Amino acid sequence: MTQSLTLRRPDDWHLHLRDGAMLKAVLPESARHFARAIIMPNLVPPVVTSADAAAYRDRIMAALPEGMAFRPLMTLYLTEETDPADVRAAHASGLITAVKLYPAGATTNSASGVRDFEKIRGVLDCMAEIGLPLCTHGEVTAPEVDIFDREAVFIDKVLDPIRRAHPGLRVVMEHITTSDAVDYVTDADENLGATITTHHLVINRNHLLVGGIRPHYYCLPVAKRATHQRALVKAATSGAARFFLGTDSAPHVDALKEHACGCAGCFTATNTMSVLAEVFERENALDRLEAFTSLNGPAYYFLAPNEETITLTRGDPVTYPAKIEGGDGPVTVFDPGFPLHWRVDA
Ligand SMILES: NC(=O)N[C@@H](CC(=O)O)C(=O)O
Ligand SMILES: [Zn+2]
Ligand SMILES: [Zn+2]
Repeated sequence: MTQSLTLRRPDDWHLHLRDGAMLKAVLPESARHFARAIIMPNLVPPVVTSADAAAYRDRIMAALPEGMAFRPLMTLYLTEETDPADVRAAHASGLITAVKLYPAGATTNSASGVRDFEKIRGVLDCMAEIGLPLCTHGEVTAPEVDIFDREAVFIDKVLDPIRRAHPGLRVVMEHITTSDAVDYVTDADENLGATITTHHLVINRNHLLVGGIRPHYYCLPVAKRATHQRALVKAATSGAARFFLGTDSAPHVDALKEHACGCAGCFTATNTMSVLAEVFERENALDRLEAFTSLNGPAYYFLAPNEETITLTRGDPVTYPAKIEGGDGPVTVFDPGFPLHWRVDA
């Protein structure tokens, strides 16, 4: 059995770093293992303009501890008022790597997102022309659509029409949770990619709801039934080029998770690489872990993979803190529910 595994340094293609004290607390958890990350713009207020993105990038770099290397790949939060000229300039200067689409009301801090998709056609035309990817939170918000169906309906009713109306538009379906999404990406051309989170490979809706509600497993899109989880594990461990890691590590303080109306998000930055190694080992796919964490993402974004490497070593169960201090209170680290044997060497 393999006891040691060396990979190109991984990147995280979907990450929430927040701001202020929380940013300071969670940034080292990602920078310890990841070289780069696509930084989600759903702050309060959101990162809407290129000026917002430049200022946020500077705050991230200022929060990075001495001696740690990390490159934030910035995104703009798409609104109905987004100016195509600002997007074009932010892309041309290298400031942004993607634009993020939140349907209004779909998830945490999405109130400024898009209600009328007609209003973003000009920006999408511009993005198709310049090859700038659109990252999507792929859920419809219509109240009559069941929460477990919101991703599949989004594909049919929103995403597929957008892709047909804007041929050549590069789209990343973020944090996919269904076999419908796996199939849609698999059947599409190379302009469509998808990120898969660590936690959606590990939990299904039973983990969330059986034997008591587990608020730390509540995220959006919500975990689906086990057959969908299997499809995600199959896609991630297949090595297929258009599936790559986006942890969606999304810290909320415990007081807001363990609440009558708890926030959505799983905080996985701390132990993601150990959890993924365990998942890939169980699938006899350790030889494809590097593709998922370190090669497929850069290839989709037309970036070179990292030159540096990390090494994981198999041994006695790994210990990691159950919580980290988030500044305004503790943040619970994702508990995969099984022992982890792969340690990332310092
Ligand atoms: N995934 C989540 O459940 N939460 C994310 C928002 C998002 O990525 O949809 C957050 O910002 O907390
Ligand atoms: Zn989302
Ligand atoms: Zn997210």
